[in-house]
Amino acid sequence: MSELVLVINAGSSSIKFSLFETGAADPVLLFKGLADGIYVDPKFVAKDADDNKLVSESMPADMPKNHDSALRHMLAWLNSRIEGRTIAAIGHRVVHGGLSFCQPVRITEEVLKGLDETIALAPLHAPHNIMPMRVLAQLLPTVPQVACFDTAFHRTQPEIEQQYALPYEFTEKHGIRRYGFHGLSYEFIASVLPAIDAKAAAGRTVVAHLGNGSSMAALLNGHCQATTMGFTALEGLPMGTRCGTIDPALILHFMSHLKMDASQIEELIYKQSGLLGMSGISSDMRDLHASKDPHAKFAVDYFAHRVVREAASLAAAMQGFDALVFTAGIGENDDIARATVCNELRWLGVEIDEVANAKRSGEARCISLPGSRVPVYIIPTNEELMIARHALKCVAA
Ligand SMILES: Nc1ncnc2c1ncn2[C@@H]1O[C@H](COP(=O)(O)OP(=O)(O)O)[C@@H](O)[C@H]1O
Ligand SMILES: CC(=O)OP(=O)(O)O
Ligand SMILES: [Mg+2]
Repeated sequence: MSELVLVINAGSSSIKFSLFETGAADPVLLFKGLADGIYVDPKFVAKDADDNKLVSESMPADMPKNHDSALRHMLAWLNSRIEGRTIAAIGHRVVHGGLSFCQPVRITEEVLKGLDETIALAPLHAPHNIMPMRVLAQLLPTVPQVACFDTAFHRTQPEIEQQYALPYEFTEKHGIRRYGFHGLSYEFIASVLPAIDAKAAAGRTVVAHLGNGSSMAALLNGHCQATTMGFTALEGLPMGTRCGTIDPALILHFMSHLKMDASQIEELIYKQSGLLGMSGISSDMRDLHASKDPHAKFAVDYFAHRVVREAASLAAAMQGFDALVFTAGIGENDDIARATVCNELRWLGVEIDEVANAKRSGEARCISLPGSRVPVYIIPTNEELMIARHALKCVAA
């Protein structure tokens, strides 16, 4: 009987799970699902591999609205589907590996302690990433767990991209570096790109991972050459609720003139800014497109404009680009944002096909005109499959 790999991707606003079957060359998906709206209106959805909905329900109203409850609800459902098969490994997406974790690692008590130390580096993500490991260690104590890091893929960046212009001892002694994030997503895109566009895969590709958290990366022959996120997952693009890059002296101004303390500033820049803060309406692109409020349109245009600025900057880091890839929630689904970005990148040789762009499909596809100097692709990311591959490899080793 085949074995199973469970993947947990606990993000800032949702917990996604995927259950894979082992045996074939690559793990094969059986079920996937998510708990989202965790703090607002928690819902649980589970689907089979063909995207047929098996469950779609609001979680019980008397359940606390938090990640812990969402996870237990998910496990109870999975338990009813496992049918006596063994889970060979559980793989977790972990946002920040700091300096200590540069590749996937088997989770032990010692590793958990090391991970606790990364909470300061990723306060919005790390606690949600670590919590399921402890819950699962209690519920399924014999199943090996593996942590896979969003930062690991970016370690190949040249040193000139990894440092800040601070005194060297900050880099050397205190680990103050541009770590970069969404590495599992970029690693997955790099793994499928050769079959989609071999020239771009062997050349220079700008990948825009635009979701609730958004970043972009420059891939040179499949390796990260530069990326927009830095020491934390706050740098770079504005996001659902994060401000992205701001003048660092603003933080001093908030402290000395607006008398804000560290926790108020953290709340402001991680949770009240970005699309939500600028629009005053929502962190979700779908709500902004549905709104007639001019602040909603401004927030969408601002987001797209920053994507354009970063695309040109990443292209400069590689002396040009041979392809542009959109991925993640906004990148895969938001034709309006994609069209705005592509139209602002015309001068760099990007010519979007409006019809192909507007078509809804879950498949990887080209959305540029045949004559576009820079081909543009939508490639659905699959961080979960990347984690399942790593988890199996790590357990086998
Ligand atoms: N159909 C859609 N149209 C436009 N935007 C969408 C659509 N579906 C999802 N999104 C956007 O994608 C975001 C979620 O992206 P995702 O990559 O799933 O986020 P997370 O960072 O939580 O993994 C939503 O907040 C929303 O802005
Ligand atoms: C790193 C990051 O921003 O993650 P997410 O997209 O899950 O918010
Ligand atoms: Mg994400």
